[in-house]
This record gives sequence, C-alpha cells and structure tokens, in this order.
Amino acid sequence: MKTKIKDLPVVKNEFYEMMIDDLGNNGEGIGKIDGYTLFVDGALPQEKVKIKVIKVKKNFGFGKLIEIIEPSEYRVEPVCAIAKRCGGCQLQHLSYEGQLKYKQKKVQDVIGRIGGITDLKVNEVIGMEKPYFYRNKVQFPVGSSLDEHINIGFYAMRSHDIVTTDKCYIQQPVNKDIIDVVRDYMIHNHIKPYNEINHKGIIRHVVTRISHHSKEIMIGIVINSSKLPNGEELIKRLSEIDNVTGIFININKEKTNVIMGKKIKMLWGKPYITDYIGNVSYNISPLSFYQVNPVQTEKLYNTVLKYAELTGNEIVWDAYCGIGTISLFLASHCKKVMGVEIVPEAIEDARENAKINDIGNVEFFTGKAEEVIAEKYNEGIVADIIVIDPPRKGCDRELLDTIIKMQPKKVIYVSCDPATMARDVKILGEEGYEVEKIQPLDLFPQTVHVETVVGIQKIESKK
Ligand SMILES: C[S@@+](CC[C@H](N)C(=O)[O-])C[C@H]1O[C@@H](n2cnc3c(N)ncnc32)[C@H](O)[C@@H]1O
Repeated sequence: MKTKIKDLPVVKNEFYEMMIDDLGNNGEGIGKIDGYTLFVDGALPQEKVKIKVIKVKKNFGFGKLIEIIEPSEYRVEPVCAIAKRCGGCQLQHLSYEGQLKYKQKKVQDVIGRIGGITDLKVNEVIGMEKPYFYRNKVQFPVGSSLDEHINIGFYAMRSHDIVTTDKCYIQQPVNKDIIDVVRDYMIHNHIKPYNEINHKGIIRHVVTRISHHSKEIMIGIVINSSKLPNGEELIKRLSEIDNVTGIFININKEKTNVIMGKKIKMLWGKPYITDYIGNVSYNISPLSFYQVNPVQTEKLYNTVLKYAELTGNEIVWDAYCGIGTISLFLASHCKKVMGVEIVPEAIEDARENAKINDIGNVEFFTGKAEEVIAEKYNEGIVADIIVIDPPRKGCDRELLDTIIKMQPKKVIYVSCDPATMARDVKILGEEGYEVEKIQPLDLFPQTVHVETVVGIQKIESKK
C-alpha cells in the first residue's frame, strides 16, 4: 500500500534555499528545512544553497543542487574534468584539508553514536603529502554504449553506466596505455564486452596491480568464457608495455557483481608482483588482498606497531592477515605471530613471504578467523595481543567472543569501515576492554572512505 505523504515542509519540483550542515556517508550534503532532512549531492557543510526538491519520502527527501549562494571555505574546483559524473571520487570538490576534517568527524561521530564512547577525542587524520595517483590496483568495468562503442572506465555514481576517462587522478597513468591496448584488441577481433543484462559478451573487467617499489605490473582480463579469442595478439601487445611482468585471465561466468571468479590462468610472465612495506618484501598474487595505497600502508602498519607496544616476548594473533603483511611487519618485534586468513592463495603468499624475508617466528593458517582462533584457543593457544583487520562488514561475533574468553592484554582493531568497527568495539567495551586511542589514516584520498586503527586494552581490574 502506498503511504500518503502529507504536511511536509517541502513540495516536489519546487525550489528552496537552505543551509547544509553535514556530509553523509556518500559525500552528499545534508541539511534541514523546517526539521525535514534533505540530501543534496555536491553541496558542502556551511554552504547556503538553492536546491530543487526531486524526491520526497516520509522522513527525508533529495534535492538537486541548483546554485551555491554562499560557498564553504573548503570548496575547491575538482582537478578531474569528470569528477561529478564518475563514482570513483566523491570529494574532489572539498579541499584536502576539508577532507581530512570530514573523515576525523565521521570517525568521531560513529564512535560516539554506535560505539557509545563520548569522552575520547579521535586523533587528527594522518593524510598524504600528495593525495593523488596513489592507487596500486584498479578494476575497470568493460561495457558498450548504444552505438556499440567499447567503454572501459569507472561506474558513474550510483549506476552501472561506464564513464571513460583519459586521465584518472587517483590511479597510475600507465593504466591508460593498458586500456587502449585492450580496446584496440577487442575492436580488431570483434570481441564483445560483457552485457550484465543478457549475460552475453566476453570481457567483463580489466584488472591491474602495480608495485609501488619495483614498478612491476600485473594485468588481468576477467572473462565470461573459458578462453580469450586470439589471446596471443593481446599478450604480445600488453607485454610490450614497460614493466608488465605478468598477464592472466580470470574466468567468471557467474551472474554476479563480484568482479573476480575463483579461477586464474596465467597467460604470460610471473604469477605475482613484488612490493616492499618498510623493510619487508611481499609477493602478491592476483586473488590476494593487498592495501591499495602503499605510501599510507606503511604509516598504517607503523601505527599498529606503535599501539601494540611490543617488548619482544609477546605471542600475537593477526586475524584476517591477507598475505601476512601485518604479521611479517610485527614479527621482528615479538616472540611469535600467528596469522589466519580465509583465502588459500593469500596464505600461500604469506608462507612464501615469510621465506623470502627469512622470518621464522610466524605461522599461518587457512580458514575463517572466527573458527581457527576458537579452535586454537580450545587447544590452549592464547595470545597476548590480537590484531584484527576484517573486511567492511567487521568481525564475526564468534571471534569477539573468543577474544573475550582469551583475555589478551591488547586488541588492535584496523578498520576500513568505522561503523562496523564502532559496533564491535562496543561489544568489547561491555566485556572488560577500553579504547585507549583512535587513529584515522587517509588511505583513500578524494573518496569518502577512511581507515582507522584503534588501540584497545584490557581494563586492569578485570585481569
Ligand atoms: C581488510 S583485508 C586485511 C588484510 C591484511 N591485514 C592487510 O593489511 O593486507 C581483510 C582480509 O580478511 C579476509 N577475510 C574475510 N573474511 C574472513 C574470515 N572470516 N576469516 C579470515 N579472513 C577473512 C579477506 O580475504 C582479506 O584478505
């Protein structure tokens, strides 16, 4: 049954002037007209704007930005010509100083609202000196426009329309050469892009990963087929691009939004790239997680190291360890690190990475962190410190329950979603742990995302 909306202070298709007070989770401006909340894409806090109301719901509505009457002191002209259309960056119209303030406030708000912690000031966000061209990994969707032109680029904001660009300001310039080669190859060989509506066509995504230090490039072509037609031509041309060291296909025949399937076939070159963080060298294979901003990752891991306050005697769990990056970064400062990760290929990388760095005091387990750490606890294995770095959905409750039983003296929570981190921190807070310090870091400049390291310690009286 349709709800009848009456007595709202705004009317659809009418124009209004309003003040913007805040930024939402997707970087949209938020303000109120007579207590009624409106979301306005492109507007910034402290701006007076003219809007057209385009959608009304019972408790909130949406406005289209028509005019900025009084701009924010943090408003800047986006460096990228397609910043407004492309969904890759949401905050290019906000100065970098403004972005860092927004991210600090975002973490402070959720830690209070969801985490229930109102008496601790979140540290200032650690930002980048040069907040552009930082990404080491990109996954370009491939599609076609109505005139059958092949589009390889980024999804537009809140849609699956592909926006193409000659220059993206947050990723590596060489990606343009790679995309041009793939597009040429497709045209020349009459290869159709994948169509997600009728599930026809072959090429779904072009994926690249580039090492910050060695500059090695690995290219992946995600296909809705078992074979790449006339693949030799593509391999030849891609392998001629400077620093390309590996090319693979990833077979993904599922009707899904998940980009990569489980099957990788190397077509040419090495099955991994090598990068460094601090003094540790890492081999990274195509299906393994690796942080996308190498410059900031080193600061992130140094923050984890600082918050762990290791003396050399500790046993450490690194839960959700990926290719063992944090485990190996901490290993020389403690007695032993155990890492656990769900992706088997990442654990193979982690074990290989321990070998190439000659690090002997680490042990890696494949499986779900919540299951493996609980099993080991039942066998009598306890840690002094647990580092948790879960995906966006946060920690499984079973893992938190094991931590509470195990009683490590510190938990270091690394998070890419402050809301789920705050939810999990609240659970630990109710069971004898307290948050000591919260350090956000900007791993994703120009976007709304923020990484956070939280230092949590066992309350002495509960020892
Ligand atoms: C945010 S990444 C962190 C990886 C690593 N700590 C790093 O800094 O590179 C989260 C990792 O958790 C893994 N993962 C997801 N669910 C998991 C689970 N239930 N148990 C163990 N690992 C999981 C993912 O495959 C991914 O490698």
